[in-house]
Amino acid sequence: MSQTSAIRWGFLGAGRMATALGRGLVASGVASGEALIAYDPLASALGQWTQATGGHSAPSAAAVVKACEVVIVAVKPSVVAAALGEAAAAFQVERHLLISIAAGIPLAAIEARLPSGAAVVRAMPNTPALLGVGATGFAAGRHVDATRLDWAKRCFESVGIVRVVPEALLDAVTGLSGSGPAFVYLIIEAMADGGVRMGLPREEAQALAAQTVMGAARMVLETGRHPGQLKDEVTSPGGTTIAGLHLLERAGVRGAFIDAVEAATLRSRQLGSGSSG
Ligand SMILES: NC(=O)C1=CN([C@@H]2O[C@H](COP(=O)(O)OP(=O)(O)OC[C@H]3O[C@@H](n4cnc5c(N)ncnc54)[C@H](O)[C@@H]3O)[C@@H](O)[C@H]2O)C=CC1
Ligand SMILES: O=C(O)[C@@H]1CCC=N1
Repeated sequence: MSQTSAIRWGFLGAGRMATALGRGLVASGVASGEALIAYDPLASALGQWTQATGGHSAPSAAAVVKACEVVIVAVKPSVVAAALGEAAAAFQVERHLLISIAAGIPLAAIEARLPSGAAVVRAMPNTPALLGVGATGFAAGRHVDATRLDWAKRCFESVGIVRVVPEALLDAVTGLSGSGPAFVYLIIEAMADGGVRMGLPREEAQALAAQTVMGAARMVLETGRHPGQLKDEVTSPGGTTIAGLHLLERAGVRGAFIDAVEAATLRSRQLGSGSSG
């Protein structure tokens, strides 16, 4: 029996990310549906979550905290303070680990709303976690011991790859892999549009575009070779690829992606400083 098999996992908020993580925990065998519990004031969200994960629903945030060891805060950043306010009184420093996945909210701000000495992890997963191919960066607070660090690792390893980073880099993780799926969907949609423009049926164009992005990503991950080297191997002298690359470089696409990750990172920092504007 693994060390985490007796752990119960609670969710404050039962939306998209709570569903992705709950399903990952069950699919990977880290937890059974029996060991999951969630609270969400939106009955429809809670109903969908229990159906997707096999977990239980709770009548309040405090009931979730009382029923589990790991409390995952999966509400929008603007709701974190309220959710913690409802949960804090039931939180026991010796027993619990709290994991927040809210974009931008610093460890110190979460710790300040819990009893002194609370073990807190701040994490940034992404939506491909729903398929077990997520990418998560997380930072551990001052009071996280080795056992609870292991709980956090197992949670996110159940839905993809994990990197432990200093908290100062979590906004950059948010800008890159947290928001990144949306950037890549835009590429897939645009490449498919290009195929349609050149006469391919929409369905074929989208399938070819999406498989191309997945294949290229796997080439980077599985060969360990530099993307520039892999790019060069596609690019014949005087051929088709260099004609397209030339246009992309002239359009500033490389700079646009750097700017996009920077803008998303800065927005994450802004969320953490309490500014919504
Ligand atoms: N969607 C994404 O790609 C990612 C989102 N995140 C973070 O995850 C968090 C959740 O995002 P999503 O799952 O996309 O949002 P969502 O909107 O799908 O789910 C949030 C849920 O919280 C519920 N809620 C509102 N007030 C509550 C309260 N007081 N107590 C308990 N539940 C409450 C809502 O009814 C809703 O069902 C956000 O903080 C976001 O920054 C992190 C990584 C990726
Ligand atoms: O757009 C957002 O704020 C959230 C955080 C990372 C992905 N989605």
